[in-house]
Amino acid sequence: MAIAVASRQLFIDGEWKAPILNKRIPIINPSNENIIGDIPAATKEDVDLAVDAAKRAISRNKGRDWCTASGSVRAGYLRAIAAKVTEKKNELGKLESIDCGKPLDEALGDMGGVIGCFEYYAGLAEGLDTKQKAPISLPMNTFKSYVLKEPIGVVALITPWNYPLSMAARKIAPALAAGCAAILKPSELASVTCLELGEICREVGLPPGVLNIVTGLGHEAGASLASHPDVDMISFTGSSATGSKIMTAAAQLIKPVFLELGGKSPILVFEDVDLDKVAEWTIYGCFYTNGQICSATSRLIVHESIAVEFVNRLVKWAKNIKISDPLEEGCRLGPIVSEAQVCLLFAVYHFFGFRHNFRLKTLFAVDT
Ligand SMILES: NC(=O)C1=CN([C@@H]2O[C@H](COP(=O)(O)OP(=O)(O)OC[C@H]3O[C@@H](n4cnc5c(N)ncnc54)[C@H](O)[C@@H]3O)[C@@H](O)[C@H]2O)C=CC1
Ligand SMILES: NCCCC(=O)O
Repeated sequence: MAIAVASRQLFIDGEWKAPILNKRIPIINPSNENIIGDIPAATKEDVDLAVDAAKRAISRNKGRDWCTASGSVRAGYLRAIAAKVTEKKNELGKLESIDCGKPLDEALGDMGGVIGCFEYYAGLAEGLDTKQKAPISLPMNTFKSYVLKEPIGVVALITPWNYPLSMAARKIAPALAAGCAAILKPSELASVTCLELGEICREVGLPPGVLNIVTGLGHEAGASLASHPDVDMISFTGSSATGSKIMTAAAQLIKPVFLELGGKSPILVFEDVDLDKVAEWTIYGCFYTNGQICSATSRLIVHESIAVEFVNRLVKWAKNIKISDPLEEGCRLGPIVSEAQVCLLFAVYHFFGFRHNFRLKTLFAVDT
């Protein structure tokens, strides 16, 4: 049965708002390249509205409605969001699968993580109340000192396509728990479940402007958000090149920035290991999330005495991986997220293959 993708607008100030320039971006299912809907493409004008809404959310009722409300009030919203995600888990998992190509059971696993994340930070928000104004003893009686935990303010959260709702949750939940207001800019390659989170926030009655979701292109929506003077902090996960641009934008106003970028993670294989066990773990590290994860096993350093046999076992394991539509039962490897990313992978392979005389041991099906 076809999965319905709702047509959404930008989520700003607690409401769905069409992008001012009315631009939209097609949603492409990477497993068959069908267009399955579209998402709004925010520009600077929409980002300005979203930041303004976040600022108002923080100052409304002198902050008492959100940033200086007790942690347990904010926790109540986080727990309500977790409950709604639980209710919609299967639907969200399927949407994630057709949007970014992740095997369905991995996508459902991610939804479990999203629920756990909102619950976890709800607990921390509740814990904040008792820790507030903890006294610090000083050697002099003339001064008093205590710890006051304050939200930083308006935060920009820019996320990638490999863990769409999960990465968003890992940024949104702590920000909201602390009393910040946030603007989320998900990847244009996988925004569907993040927009559904907007609907969830509306359903649970999250105060307007506390979370705003502006979908759109990186160089338009993302760059406007990163350079916005009223954004107090930026949290970004994605490529090192974009991370560098974001850090540069943040540096202009000396604002804090959190970056989670690319990785090149090795597995070291010693000569005395159980080869099949290590082959299995290597394959898992390499192909989980369709191989598109910063912590993927992207380098293998093997003791020379077992190298040939180990590579043979890896090839055997790799050939057993079920490659299919991510919604098919037992799928272990779905499609690469986009055509541009496929081209990038082939370019990298050819470059290194040529330079280091690599040979391809097995090739997965690529529809050309
Ligand atoms: N560490 C991680 O979890 C991830 C790392 N990556 C790495 O990044 C590579 C490229 O993936 P992309 O999707 O192209 O990553 P990207 O860095 O271009 O995109 C990530 C996010 O940044 C936004 N963005 C792009 N340009 C921007 C700008 N100038 N200012 C503000 N925001 C901007 C995008 O719209 C998206 O929301 C991958 O091959 C991989 O190596 C990608 C995804 C996740
Ligand atoms: N930066 C993506 C990390 C994903 C994960 O380890 O769950």
